[in-house]
Amino acid sequence: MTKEPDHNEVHPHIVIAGAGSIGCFVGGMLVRGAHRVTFLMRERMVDEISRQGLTLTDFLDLDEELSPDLFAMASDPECLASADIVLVTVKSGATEDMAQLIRTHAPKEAIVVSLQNGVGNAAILNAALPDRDVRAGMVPFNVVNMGGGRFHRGTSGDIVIAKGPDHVARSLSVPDMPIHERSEMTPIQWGKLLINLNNALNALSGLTLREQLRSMAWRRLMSDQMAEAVKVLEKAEIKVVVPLPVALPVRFLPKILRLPSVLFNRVARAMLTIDPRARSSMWEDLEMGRMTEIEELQGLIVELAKQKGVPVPINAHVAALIRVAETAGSGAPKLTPKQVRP
Ligand SMILES: NC(=O)C1=CN([C@@H]2O[C@H](COP(=O)(O)OP(=O)(O)OC[C@H]3O[C@@H](n4cnc5c(N)ncnc54)[C@H](OP(=O)(O)O)[C@@H]3O)[C@@H](O)[C@H]2O)C=CC1
Ligand SMILES: CC(C)(CO)C(=O)C(=O)O
Repeated sequence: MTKEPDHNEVHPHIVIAGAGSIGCFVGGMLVRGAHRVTFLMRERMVDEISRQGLTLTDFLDLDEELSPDLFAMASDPECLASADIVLVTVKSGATEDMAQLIRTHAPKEAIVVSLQNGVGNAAILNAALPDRDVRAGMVPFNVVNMGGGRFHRGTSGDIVIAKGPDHVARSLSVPDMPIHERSEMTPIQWGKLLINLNNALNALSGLTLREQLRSMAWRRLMSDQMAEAVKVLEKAEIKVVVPLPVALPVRFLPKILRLPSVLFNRVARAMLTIDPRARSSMWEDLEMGRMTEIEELQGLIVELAKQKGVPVPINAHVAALIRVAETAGSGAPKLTPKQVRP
């Protein structure tokens, strides 16, 4: 099924390749900024948004309902044929398939930007799309699918994408969603991976991010898990840049998590906003009975740790618990920090 917009635009045609939480929010913000957007999405999403519209809310006062007349939706990848820019927003496990769809349907000149977590997606896209302009990107904020076509951004931060020949970031920047370019994306992606190690803890806890961060016991576990990973990355001589507005050496992150609550709250507030609805994308995966990105996060750290001979018991145990929860298919298991710690 295809739902076409009823207006002509001079803007580049942006296709959101695999619109779920991030794709619907980012694409919706681009529509709000008068961009020409097509959402390549599952039929169920086309139906939901055709009936209920697309509503974007955030931790400030954004509450905007976008009529489906303002954008196009398609479940047929043929919609990629007229793309100028493709924003890839599928989960990591679906990147290879999406790369093949882009290869088959999108023009060779289309710029392809990965807005995914993990450090390997741009490389997967690059391998399938040689000689094309493929760029890594990093979305720092959290988006939760609230149902009924509503997508909520619950944390702050600006998107960053790799620098390239065209001013993609500038042309995609819209009010309330600036996008920046950086020449070195890999260290930023590793920094985001360190932060994303909490996705699994948050999913296992069943708590909101705010509730989880307010608990000293969860923060200690987050800190210990992150410290293991920092050791591995140091041993592997991998450069890491912490994707926060304050320039912070990576070793400080586990220390900050261990601060007493009053101090931690003060430091955290200076770095980012987290509202009461924010939860990790891995929590959403467990709740919806989907496969998670655990192999691209803790799984990768455990692999690297094996190669470097660094023990990472917490990362390994957390990965195992997520695999159990995936197989059980009954949502977030709501474990305590004591139950998660090996
Ligand atoms: N959610 C968040 O807060 C954040 C997420 N990220 C990252 O962004 C990426 C996307 O995450 P998120 O938006 O949460 O994921 P979602 O699962 O919500 O969205 C991806 C969507 O793409 C759909 N899809 C997959 N393959 C196709 C296809 N061939 N054609 C059409 N639709 C397809 C999926 O459907 P189906 O499930 O049926 O396969 C799903 O609806 C991940 O790498 C994540 O880690 C980064 C920052 C924050
Ligand atoms: C923004 C953040 C870190 C929220 O946990 C995320 O990347 C995710 O949910 O995947």
